[in-house]
Amino acid sequence: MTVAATKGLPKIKHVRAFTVRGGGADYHDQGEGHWIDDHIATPMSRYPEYRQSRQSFGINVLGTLVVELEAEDGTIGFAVTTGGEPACYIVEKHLSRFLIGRSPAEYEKIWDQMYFSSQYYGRKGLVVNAISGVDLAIWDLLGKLRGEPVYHMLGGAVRDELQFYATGARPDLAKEMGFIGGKLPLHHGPAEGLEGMEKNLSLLADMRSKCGDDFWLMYDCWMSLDLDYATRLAHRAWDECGLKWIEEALSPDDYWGYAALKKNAPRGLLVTTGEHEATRWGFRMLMDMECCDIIQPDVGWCGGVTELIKIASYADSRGVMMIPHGSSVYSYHFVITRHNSPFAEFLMMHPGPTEVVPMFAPQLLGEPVPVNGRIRASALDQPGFGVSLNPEIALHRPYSNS
Ligand SMILES: C[C@H](O)[C@H](O)[C@@H](O)[C@@H](O)C(=O)O
Ligand SMILES: [Mg+2]
Repeated sequence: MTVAATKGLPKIKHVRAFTVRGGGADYHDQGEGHWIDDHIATPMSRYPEYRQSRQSFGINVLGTLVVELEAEDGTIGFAVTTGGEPACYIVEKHLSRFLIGRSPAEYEKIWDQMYFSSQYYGRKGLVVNAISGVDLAIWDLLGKLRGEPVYHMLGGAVRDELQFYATGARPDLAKEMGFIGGKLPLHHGPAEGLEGMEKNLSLLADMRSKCGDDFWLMYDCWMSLDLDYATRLAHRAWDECGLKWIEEALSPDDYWGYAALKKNAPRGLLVTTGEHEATRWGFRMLMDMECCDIIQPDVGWCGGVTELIKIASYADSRGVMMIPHGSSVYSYHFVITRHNSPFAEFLMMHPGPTEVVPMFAPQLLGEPVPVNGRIRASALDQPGFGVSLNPEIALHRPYSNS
């Protein structure tokens, strides 16, 4: 085929950014009585008024960002991530100038321009969430224009299926559903003293008795601990309950604390973190400072697919496992192509959680869910990320770039 026959892809003609409430990519935005908002330890737990509910301090204040890119031929690529109205402003008023009139095949140059043009006020958090949402929409559009699933464009599957551990309040049910492990949210932090520590350990012991000795059990500490508490919890949870890993125990900025925790953790217990870290530079810091055994970037928060390729390659070169934070199809298409990503996270979004429901429900139609804790690679064989926006959800477009 001559170059002429493969003339460039249709250019991006329209950029639209919407916000949506109620679950989906901002998966903490749930109704009353959901396990994900039930006295979970956070850095705000030191304030009793913010201890019972993470929504009380605003964990769901942003909502979902939907990025839609329409090409000249009418093809639409889209993606969802956490960002809401402020992220819509960044996409429409700043990032759109690097997209309109450009080919989606230029994702490297577009990413570079989005990141370095916003570096003076971005670098991590909301701005890189917005960049990630745009980047994921570019990859979705590219796949739809080329008629290829994203995982094909990333090098193809290195295994026939994905296997998952489940995050939620019921690892005992997760075991029955075929998951390879269960990650519990930690409920009590340092402010609740030894009484809280004993409650954390008795819950873990109860789950160990229900799940047996071989089922993976993990604790997700959501940045809530100090180094002393994390080290004591790590040793007791390993000695008494065979904890597999302690996740995000400290502030994402405390690289020094993580390095000390990993150094002092019991041999055999894994230290993990990364879901609130961003870019190749942030993850290089985690790995160069020996902060953790597994990095857990969220592809909707760390910079998107284009940046995760760089992060995952650096981790692979150092023999570090890269297990992305739960981000639905956006991580499935990536994980299936990486040797250093042997399993993935499935966030149980049912309120119990007593059943498997799509992670980003109700926003994505066609979102695959694990059956017996697994998803076949063939379930991803649709162009782009293989999902479409649920037409029933109310999209709000607060700004415009035209
Ligand atoms: C369960 C945890 O508290 C968070 O809500 C969760 O989203 C995240 O930390 C995870 O690793 O899934
Ligand atoms: Mg986590």
